[in-house]
Amino acid sequence: MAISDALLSRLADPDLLPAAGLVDGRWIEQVPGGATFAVTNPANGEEIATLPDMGAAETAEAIGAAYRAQKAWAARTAKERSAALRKLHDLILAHVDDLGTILTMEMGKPFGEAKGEVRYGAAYLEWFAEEARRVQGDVLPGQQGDKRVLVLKQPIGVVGMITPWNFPSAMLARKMAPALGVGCAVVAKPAEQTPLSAIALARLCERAGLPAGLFNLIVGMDGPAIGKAMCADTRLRKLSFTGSTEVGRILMRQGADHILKLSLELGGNAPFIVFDDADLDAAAKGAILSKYRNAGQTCVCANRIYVQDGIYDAFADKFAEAARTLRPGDGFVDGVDMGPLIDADGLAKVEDHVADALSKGAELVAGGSRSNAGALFYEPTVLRNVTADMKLAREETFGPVAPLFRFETVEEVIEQANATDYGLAAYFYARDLSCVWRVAEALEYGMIGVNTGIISNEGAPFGGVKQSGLGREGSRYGADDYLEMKYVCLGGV
Ligand SMILES: NC(=O)c1ccc[n+]([C@@H]2O[C@H](COP(=O)([O-])OP(=O)(O)OC[C@H]3O[C@@H](n4cnc5c(N)ncnc54)[C@H](O)[C@@H]3O)[C@@H](O)[C@H]2O)c1
Ligand SMILES: O=C[C@H](O)CS(=O)(=O)O
Repeated sequence: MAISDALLSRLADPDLLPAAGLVDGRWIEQVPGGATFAVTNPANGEEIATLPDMGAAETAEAIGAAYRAQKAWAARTAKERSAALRKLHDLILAHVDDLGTILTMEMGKPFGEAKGEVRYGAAYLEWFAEEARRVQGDVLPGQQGDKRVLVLKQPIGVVGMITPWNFPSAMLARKMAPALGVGCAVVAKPAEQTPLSAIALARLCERAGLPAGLFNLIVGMDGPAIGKAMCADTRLRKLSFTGSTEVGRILMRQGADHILKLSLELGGNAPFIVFDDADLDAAAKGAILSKYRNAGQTCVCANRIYVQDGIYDAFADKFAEAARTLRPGDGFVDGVDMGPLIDADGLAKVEDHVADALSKGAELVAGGSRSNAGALFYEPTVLRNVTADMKLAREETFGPVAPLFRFETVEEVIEQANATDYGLAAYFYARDLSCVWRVAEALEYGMIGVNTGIISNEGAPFGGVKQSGLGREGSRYGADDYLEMKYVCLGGV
């Protein structure tokens, strides 16, 4: 197994990146039969790593290791667990350049954005290093004179984690922080396209002194087989998944036999609404940030932009002018604003959505074709005069395409914005206080950005409603997903 010289030569600390998974404190560089899989740089198609193709057998072994390690970890004081998370946080920040380099090489996002993702993930370690020390139970009055009611909060046990390729560092950090903080053990499986960021985090867990078996990492191509092994193993008490709604549905079905507890962070289809009284410059800037961050490959990015009639043309001109200035290219090149799409399937979906919209009457205002920056690059694209019958109104485009819908009344746009099975994030720009309250209350989403296009932070409860998921990550609410509540009835008092 190997990491390419092209990648290792860019690292100040090559030891950060073994070509291996981690089970019970042992780095697994080879699996029986020798199966391997390749990791490629989406910016240029170059192979940057060859890794062992771990599967169901290694997953079962990792669950066993986690099961053995978890009880002792839960018996540590919250202060001790907090100190370990703080150490991991500090190590991540000390290696932010190498972790950002690894992320850009395996996922393609611009280096500055990659370092921002690493810091964002570290912020969850810091938050739950503090939160871990504030997990408390309760003592309630008994309903009979000789009874006392005690409520205990205890860690749920072994937690499986399956994460996506679009934020390969932060999505894992956002899960492992509360889980480890409250006393759980972890078996993590990153996306096959982007396993290297997770390997580096596993290495830093080792350096932070986490006990062997507490954090285990399964790298492999066969997500379905690994997921089935997790769902079938009753030693695993919780599965935390971030990815598509389609896979989240599969995992729910697979976990049903054991009533497996789930946290699901799934797909989105965010409406971004601009009302007549909005600050036009701020709205255009917020929409650009929300739409084109990570080349539009973000679960909370604006997928549908609704602009009220009175300012539609002015907004469309301002937004398109800003979109045209964005530069697709290799994430290590200064001045590049957008990386590539992750793979050919992602590019094909973007092209399909644009072609479908144009065939149904949409007007191209900017972009609309592949970029000459490379095989998987697509220009920042703006479409106007789009309608609800187009695919990009119903499906998550997951690419740098901004469809501008026109609307007249508040009631009309709320109905259109809610006309989706998704319910993750929504945004709107308005200044009238009554409008802000009524629209925020009427939108059926787990997260609402008002006069801002960026809402994600460690102190807020991140998550969706409808088919965008279950549970929350971050904030003081995020610890609950990894805790069980136990009621103790004390009699004979
Ligand atoms: N809500 C959020 O916080 C959030 C964050 C990032 C991405 N997403 C969503 O994820 C999707 C894009 O990411 P993706 O393409 O990696 O999603 P995906 O669902 O294809 O894959 C996500 C993970 O699941 C694994 N997987 C695939 N099939 C599986 C199966 N049958 N059983 C178990 N695991 C399986 C993959 O290997 C990967 O690790 C988009 O829909 C996006 O909106 C949501
Ligand atoms: O893709 C969805 C992630 O949750 C991105 S972020 O949390 O908004 O940065």
